[in-house]
Amino acid sequence: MTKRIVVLPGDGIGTEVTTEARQLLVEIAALLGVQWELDEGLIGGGAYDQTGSPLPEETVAKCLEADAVLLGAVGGPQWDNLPGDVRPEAGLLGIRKRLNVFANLRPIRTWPGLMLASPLKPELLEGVDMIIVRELTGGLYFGQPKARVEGGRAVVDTLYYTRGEIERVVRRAFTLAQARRKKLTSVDKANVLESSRMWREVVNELSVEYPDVVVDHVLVDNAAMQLVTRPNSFDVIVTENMFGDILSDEAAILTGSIGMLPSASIGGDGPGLYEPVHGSAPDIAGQGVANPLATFLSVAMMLRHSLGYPEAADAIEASVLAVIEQGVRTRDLAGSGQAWVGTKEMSQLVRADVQRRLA
Ligand SMILES: NC(=O)c1ccc[n+]([C@@H]2O[C@H](COP(=O)([O-])OP(=O)(O)OC[C@H]3O[C@@H](n4cnc5c(N)ncnc54)[C@H](O)[C@@H]3O)[C@@H](O)[C@H]2O)c1
Ligand SMILES: CC(C)[C@H](C(=O)O)[C@@H](O)C(=O)O
Ligand SMILES: [Mg+2]
Repeated sequence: MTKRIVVLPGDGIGTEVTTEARQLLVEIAALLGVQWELDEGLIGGGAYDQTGSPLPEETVAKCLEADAVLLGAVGGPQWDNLPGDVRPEAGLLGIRKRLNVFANLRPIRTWPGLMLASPLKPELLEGVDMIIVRELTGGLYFGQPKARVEGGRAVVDTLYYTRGEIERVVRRAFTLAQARRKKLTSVDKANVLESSRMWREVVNELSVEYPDVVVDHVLVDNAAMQLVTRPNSFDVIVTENMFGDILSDEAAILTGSIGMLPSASIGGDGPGLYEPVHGSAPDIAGQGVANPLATFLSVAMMLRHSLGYPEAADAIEASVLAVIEQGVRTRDLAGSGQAWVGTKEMSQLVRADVQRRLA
């Protein structure tokens, strides 16, 4: 059956990396001999400029009918002074909510060829292979009220969770851990936040149903430290929306660059949403130097989780590994004095390798 994929390029380097990923998808479809319908939609600052909304209803409708959605990134300084509800980021939060993708999987591994691209000592990076399960449609990002109050002299953001919202994402994390090294680290701030105390309670209650999984609870400040002092001790991490956002950018350093970190947002009845963890990178946008690999690896996750082509997903991951091992680097991965290639050349080399593997 024809699969429908909607690409939402967004802003800044989002458009550059999704152009390459779209090409990768077109080539893979040809190699697999399948027909995929590829469509595009507006989101973010560009969507606001064209339609007055960072998430036009037309985009939502297209996504709801798709089998999978690939998103680049949104945002940029030109939209930073807009009211919160029409900022580009509101478009991103909106599509996550509308697709009900409450579990954001952010796998973090080290690549043998890239140990020196990380500022951490190579011996610390040996064997790092973890996945952060970030709650994505609740918590501090979505709780109401969220407003200036008392005539602008005070402000409130709300961290709100229902027990059910915590339970469903924690269950995903337990299931993932069962299929991996059976270790689940729940990260919270239970020494201060009531929401975290409930989070911890739910994790402990559910742990009885997953007796083969070893659970520990780590406070988020300590977790931030342990991510760089003993990163290979983690298997699956599950945490609240904002904690997960912050910890995953920190964990990007383990891989060498945020340009290497993919993600899959799943859990809804509709399509999964696949996006690199990085943003629109206004500092390098338009220069052709963005690393497209986080988006390629997100395409691999899409092929595995939403489209049912695990062998094509394996091929992409193997090709990324191979090209890196050949010494090819984008600028973010290159050491000082080391040669690097632009977005298009990296894309072309990986795509050529994928072609060889799937031919
Ligand atoms: N998923 C998303 O759409 C998303 C995620 C994060 C930030 N943002 C938005 O992006 C804008 C910029 O945010 P920021 O600067 O804090 O974060 P960012 O991730 O865009 O950039 C942080 C740093 O990493 C570099 N970088 C990021 N991706 C890269 C890539 N693929 N290749 C090479 N280098 C890369 C950038 O050049 C920059 O120096 C903001 O408007 C923010 O809201 C969007
Ligand atoms: C742009 C922003 C709203 C977004 C988030 O915080 O979820 C980003 O940082 C991410 O990690 O996907
Ligand atoms: Mg982030």
